[in-house]
Amino acid sequence: MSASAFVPKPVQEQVESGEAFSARYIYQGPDRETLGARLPLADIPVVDLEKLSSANPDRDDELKNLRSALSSWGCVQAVNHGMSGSLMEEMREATKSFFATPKEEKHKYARQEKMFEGYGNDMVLSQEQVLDWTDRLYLTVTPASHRKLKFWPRNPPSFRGVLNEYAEATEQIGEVILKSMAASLGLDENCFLEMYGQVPKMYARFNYYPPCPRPDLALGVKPHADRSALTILLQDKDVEGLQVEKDRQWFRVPTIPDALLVNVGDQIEIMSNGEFRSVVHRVSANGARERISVAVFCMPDKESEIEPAAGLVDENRPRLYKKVKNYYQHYKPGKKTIDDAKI
Ligand SMILES: O=C(O)CCC(=O)C(=O)O
Ligand SMILES: [Fe+2]
Repeated sequence: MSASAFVPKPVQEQVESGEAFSARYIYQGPDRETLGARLPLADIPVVDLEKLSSANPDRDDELKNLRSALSSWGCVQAVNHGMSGSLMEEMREATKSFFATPKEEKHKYARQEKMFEGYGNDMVLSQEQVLDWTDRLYLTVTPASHRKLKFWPRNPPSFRGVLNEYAEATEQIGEVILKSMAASLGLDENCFLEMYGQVPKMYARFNYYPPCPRPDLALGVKPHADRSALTILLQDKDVEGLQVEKDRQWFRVPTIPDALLVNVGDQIEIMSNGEFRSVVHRVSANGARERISVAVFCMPDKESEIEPAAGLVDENRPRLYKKVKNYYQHYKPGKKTIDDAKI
């Protein structure tokens, strides 16, 4: 049987047509006991990106703050990042409006089987796979020449223009963070950017989580670490859902309306020789309210070789990761991809 036979309707359509909750969404992982639990709030440090600019007198202190946040949590709440609050709000609104269009409209952008780009569910690879309570739109946003516009919504009419602006602002933020990460580790600030290569890419994933009848049994997204170098996440302004793991405990990530959450992905873990670890995270399902988020995955050129920076390897700090290439394709369901890259 082909995988398409296993692909269910988008969860939004299941909710709209009043379908019974399917056992295919019942999460079986070892952390399932914590699904309905009230979790502590993560005190993820806020990093002021303006203070990270080279001319700023507070730069050294803010670099220390960045390093300590990334070493402990694997993510930071970035503020003063240069993206206007109104653009952030427009991107949230355009995302909500797209998912609010009729299903016939959304299906115009449907993902083709085994392709990741377009509108649809989680990649369904087997009948046994436990499904995420989410629908998604996945798009390549940079370089502009790699965009597949047939998947870019025409409705709402503002969507394409807002995303274009959002992508430009996010690209600049990614560059500031990459330089600052390298500088915070005592490396040349261009060290990670140079490894990125000639044609770095950004993918945007628009996540939609409708209310779920069994938030005690299902997850919006199962625990995972992103295979990106960095992920820049725009959270829903009102509805929490993202949770991060630290020291084998789960925490709720607070929503700060003007902040962008920057996550360490596997490829920075490799480049930083494990100084920064990719953050394991999941999304809870919500019994009452819908939630959206926009994740932008920042990715090195697929031809670039990614490896621990030479400045972070010596006799006291052995090299912990192999050289990898086109790492994003290394997806293995149910496994932490980074384990394959460890020496
Ligand atoms: O919805 C969120 O807050 C996070 C989504 C996520 O982890 C992802 O798209 O990789
Ligand atoms: Fe993620």
